[in-house]
Amino acid sequence: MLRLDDVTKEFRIGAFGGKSVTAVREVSFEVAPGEVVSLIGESGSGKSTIGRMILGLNPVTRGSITFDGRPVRADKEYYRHIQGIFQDPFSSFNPVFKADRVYNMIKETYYPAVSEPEWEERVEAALRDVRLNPGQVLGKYPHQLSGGQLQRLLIARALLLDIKLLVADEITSMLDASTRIDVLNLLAELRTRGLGVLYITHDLSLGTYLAERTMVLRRGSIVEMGLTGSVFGDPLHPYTRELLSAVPRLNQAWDDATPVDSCVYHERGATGALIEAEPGHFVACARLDTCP
Ligand SMILES: Nc1ncnc2c1ncn2[C@@H]1O[C@H](COP(=O)(O)OP(=O)(O)OP(=O)(O)O)[C@@H](O)[C@H]1O
Repeated sequence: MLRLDDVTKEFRIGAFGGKSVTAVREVSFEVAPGEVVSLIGESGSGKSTIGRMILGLNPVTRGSITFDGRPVRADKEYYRHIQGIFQDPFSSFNPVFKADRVYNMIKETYYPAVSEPEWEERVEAALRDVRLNPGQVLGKYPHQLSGGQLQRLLIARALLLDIKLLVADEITSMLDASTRIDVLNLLAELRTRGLGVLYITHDLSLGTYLAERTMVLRRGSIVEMGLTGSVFGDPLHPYTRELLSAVPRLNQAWDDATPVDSCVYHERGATGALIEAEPGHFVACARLDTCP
């Protein structure tokens, strides 16, 4: 199980690193085995930073991230269980290596004792699991494959490891509509095998399609979190409502559009912390910026 406790990330910026920007603020959540949780928020809200910290690509400034009770560590054993897939599948492949090379590297690193014939069988089985025909993809360079095929190759790569959690960061945003649904259905299928998925997206409709639970991120803080049906069916935070009303006004950014004048949770004394407004449905004060 993945667990984040009060995770904050500050980046040093400016010519001499003298200033800092807080990309993620006191974020806490869990992803259980076999659960798909979506993390939704506009551009710059901190989604990818959360994904990168889980993957050990950015250190946490404060708070803790653990997987099965052990802290994140950027080592071989950690990546055997936790893998990330990102928006641009081309960037995950070395353009001068054929697709097979990706799988050979896994064998060299994790399964040196497995015989070549057995490894070939495993690779072919993983490719069939993601509905790829091995003969059509192995032996090809990345530029000879489509974005959807490359994303599937990456999912198959994860399957060859003993993967327990997948951080999927905008993985379908470069795919056409029908390939997108295929990849989402594939993730839904993998979930039934016990794979946990953190599904990061700015696209609300994709978040609802897969996830049992949804978290809404605004300026680095989770403002609402709960069962997807509750968050989308009965949004409590004005920012979530604004996202769901979803007719972007061309001259208005989301933040400007969010009405934060009144908040029942503010009146009840909630500050930055999420409060459980109804069972399993958490919401932050909508006047977070002015809360004491
Ligand atoms: N390495 C970095 N150095 C300084 N600031 C950073 C760095 N990485 C991210 N940030 C800042 O942290 C904030 C959150 O960025 P992040 O990429 O996590 O947002 P996001 O929600 O994933 O956005 P998008 O959907 O556009 O990818 C932004 O203000 C960004 O500029």
